[in-house]
Amino acid sequence: MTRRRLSQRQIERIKAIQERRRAHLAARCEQALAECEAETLPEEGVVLVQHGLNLLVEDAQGRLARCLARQNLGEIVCGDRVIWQRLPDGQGVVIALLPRTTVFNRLDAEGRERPLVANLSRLLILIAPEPEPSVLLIDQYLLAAECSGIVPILVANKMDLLAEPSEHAEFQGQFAHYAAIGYRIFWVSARHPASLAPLIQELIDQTSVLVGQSGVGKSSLVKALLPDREIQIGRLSEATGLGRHTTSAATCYRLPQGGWIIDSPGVRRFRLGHIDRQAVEWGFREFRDHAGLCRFNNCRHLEEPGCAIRQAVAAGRISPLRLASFHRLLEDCERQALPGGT
Ligand SMILES: Nc1nc2c(ncn2[C@@H]2O[C@H](COP(=O)(O)OP(=O)(O)OP(=O)(O)O)[C@@H](O)[C@H]2O)c(=O)[nH]1
Ligand SMILES: [Zn+2]
Repeated sequence: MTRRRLSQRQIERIKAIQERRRAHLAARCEQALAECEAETLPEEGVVLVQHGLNLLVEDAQGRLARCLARQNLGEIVCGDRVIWQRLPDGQGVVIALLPRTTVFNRLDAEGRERPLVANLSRLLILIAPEPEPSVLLIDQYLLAAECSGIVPILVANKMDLLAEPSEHAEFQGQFAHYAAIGYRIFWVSARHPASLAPLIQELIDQTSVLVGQSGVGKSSLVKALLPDREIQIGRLSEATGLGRHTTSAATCYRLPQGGWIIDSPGVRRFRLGHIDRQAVEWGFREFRDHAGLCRFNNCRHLEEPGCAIRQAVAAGRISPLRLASFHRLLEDCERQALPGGT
């Protein structure tokens, strides 16, 4: 994705406008709270939609309320658990942000990390026989999940395209090294709902997002997993007053079997942000047992003598494809760390 870079002056101007708007809304929140404090009790809720400073919060009974957030709570995003207080007009004010179990960040126009979605527990990495899977992209998503404490799951969609058992076996064989290091893989077809049953079981009570290359079937799978998505969108758009804009913001949808799917174009385009070298090494889970055994403690696992990772590759315990991805991702992260890197 190419990102249009804003000039420093444009960024300053946008920030000043945002700051004025935030201060104005915060003042309104405080005034509204002062007027209602005695009448309502604070309650817990989940942020289903975040659109700028407007939040749509669902309470424990499934009722929706448009909320603004008190100042100094930091950025509140889709998936956040919050404490909020209902105002007499039915709208609400978020007064506290509950601790996040996980957070996915995005890079803003200035290259700084900002939260994108919170409290995810599953990252569904979609692949398909078509378009041809990118092992590097899969490894990048796995790394992002490992570094964020989110359980990654590979979902191979469009399996109906492989008519012959031999084609199935060949395709599945390409991903055997992921299963060997403990990653779960589901073989599904968004066109055949019965094939989704084991995946649906896995998603119960979890908060999941779907990511993957263009054309792997993310939209199709979201629709198949959420048969009432249109109804949910209608309900949320009505509550936010934002019409269909709701779907461009990160949105939390309820799975019929329990649990949530968070989806939006921004979430689907999610890519790994800034991470350091140690995180890259730690994020390749099968390297963990070996990396400390290299002769040099700053070993890059390239040409160095006494490299335990390369020995493990030679012995068939680590996939050479994974080592190749490791080197590419390490290069990327070192380039980002340079002044002027993006
Ligand atoms: N045969 C088959 N085709 C599928 C399946 N799932 C999706 N497709 C088709 O694959 C194409 C891409 O599907 P989308 O759901 O739009 O894929 P996407 O990942 O959302 O694509 P982007 O919006 O570009 O990111 C469409 O023509 C779908 O009909 C499947 O399980 N089997
Ligand atoms: Zn080494």
